[in-house]
Amino acid sequence: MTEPQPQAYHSPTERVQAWTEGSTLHIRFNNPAKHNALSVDMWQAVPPLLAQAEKDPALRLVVFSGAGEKSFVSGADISQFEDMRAAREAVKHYEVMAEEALMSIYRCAKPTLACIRGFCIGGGVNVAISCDIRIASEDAVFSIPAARLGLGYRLSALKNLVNLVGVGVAKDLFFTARRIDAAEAKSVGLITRVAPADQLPELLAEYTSTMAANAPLTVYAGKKIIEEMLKDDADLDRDMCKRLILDCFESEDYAEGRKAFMEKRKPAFQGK
Ligand SMILES: C/C=C/C(=O)SCCNC(=O)CCNC(=O)[C@H](O)C(C)(C)COP(=O)(O)OP(=O)(O)OC[C@H]1O[C@@H](n2cnc3c(N)ncnc32)[C@H](O)[C@@H]1OP(=O)(O)O
Repeated sequence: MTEPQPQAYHSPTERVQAWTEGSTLHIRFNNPAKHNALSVDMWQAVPPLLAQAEKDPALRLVVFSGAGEKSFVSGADISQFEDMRAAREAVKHYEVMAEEALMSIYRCAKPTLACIRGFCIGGGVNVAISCDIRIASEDAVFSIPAARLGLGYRLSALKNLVNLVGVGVAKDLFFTARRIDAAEAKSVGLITRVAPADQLPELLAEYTSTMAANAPLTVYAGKKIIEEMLKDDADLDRDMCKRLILDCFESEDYAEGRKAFMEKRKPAFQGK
């Protein structure tokens, strides 16, 4: 019997590649010169690709990865944040757009897996923790640098993080912004499997073949029930959370954090 050949999926931008291989859809962030930092067009490409995937009955798994060997995703593209401090509407628009992309992953009717090599930072962690499963190479590095940039981190992302690693570890990682390696990420539950870099494709193949074989309706039901279980408490003040995020975007410290990053120096924060 001949193996099915890879089929291209229509992606609205070259910075996100998409193709099927057997019953797996691969979505690859493709801006290796910037460690696959997510530009606006990349965030926007995700929901339509997943909408296409949901209509494809042959698909059993969606795999997210980063182009090249150095990074999965190094976060949102910081250079595109430049003008946002003055423009509350632009921030809101950006937040809505990124949230749409992340929720389209989290709520995707197909199971999703993040296959991580190298740096997985900030928005890269958001993408990974929106997926159902995370596997990584031994050389993967994880960090949530929001506190070093003066940025807010959205409610849904912190919730996913807490659900995976617990409150104590989430606060440690978030407050310190420290980097952790794949071994520590596995020990705290951020990822589930680790392989030497050259064996990551084999580990991934284990998942693609298992998911191709397992009962899709059972997997789907399990996914949706777990999603229901984790839904928000009705009393949660979402407006306050959104306001706090916007306040961070408008702060002097965020302007300083961003500037310091661009100037490749340490930021001097003042809590304002
Ligand atoms: C809501 C979500 C918010 C966020 O996600 S905020 C962003 C959070 N992410 C970060 O703060 C990570 C930023 N990047 C880094 O810390 C480093 O990069 C790496 C550790 C990933 C890699 O370091 P190294 O190997 O030394 O490479 P390099 O020279 O720093 O990067 C090559 C080029 O890529 C650009 N770049 C990397 N990440 C980003 C990014 N997230 N946004 C914009 N540009 C980025 C750099 O600036 C540089 O560019 P040039 O060659 O012109 O100097």
